Amino acid sequence: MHSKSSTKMLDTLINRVSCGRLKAPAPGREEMTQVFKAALRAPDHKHLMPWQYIVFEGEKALNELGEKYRLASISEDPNISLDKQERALSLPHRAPMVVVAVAKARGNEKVPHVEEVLSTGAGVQNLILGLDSLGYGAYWRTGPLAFNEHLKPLLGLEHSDTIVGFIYVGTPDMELKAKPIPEVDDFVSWA
Ligand SMILES: Cc1cc2nc3c(=O)[nH]c(=O)nc-3n(C[C@H](O)[C@H](O)[C@H](O)COP(=O)(O)O)c2cc1C
Repeated sequence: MHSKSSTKMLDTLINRVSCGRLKAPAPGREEMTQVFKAALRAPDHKHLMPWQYIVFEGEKALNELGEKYRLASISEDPNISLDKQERALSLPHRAPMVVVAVAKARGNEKVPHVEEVLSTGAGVQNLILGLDSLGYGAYWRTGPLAFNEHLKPLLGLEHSDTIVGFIYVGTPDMELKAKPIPEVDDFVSWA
């Protein structure tokens, strides 16, 4: 049994594509509140709510994030070139908004951290799909900075936390084309 709205939702799920070119405007506070509500409904073992989302929006905040990237990169490699420092500063400016998605380590003895990471990943997907449904684009990135231990304290995080992604958010600045869907039978078997 299915309704029209559930079919529409399935279309959103199937046709979502990442958007690598993003421009202003970013979603407003009200819209972000709505999509964060979707993110906070991720499946969550033992109700640990292991999620933290840190939003950087606008020039000043994106500059601050770039400076954190630069400092973390220097700590990782004190001989880093000026070019690479410049690149670190510029990275966040690929979109008008960057959301750092973090899986907190709650230390529950029955829930391994990988499950907190999975839950946050599910939250990120809800966030991205929510943005898509409102007409915004997003791009989920990690790269070396997600695994740079020096960045975590600069973001107020613990070393036991995991940066699940830097989610670039904005208005699509390119035509978004649905991508080919893999053959279901190549990935699914029925016992
Ligand atoms: C955990 C995770 C990390 C990712 N990190 C990067 C990244 O650093 N750079 C990148 O180009 N794509 C990265 N991707 C892939 C893109 O977000 C995107 O899924 C991919 O380009 C395919 O595009 P599509 O989502 O439209 O199929 C990452 C995806 C995931 C799930």
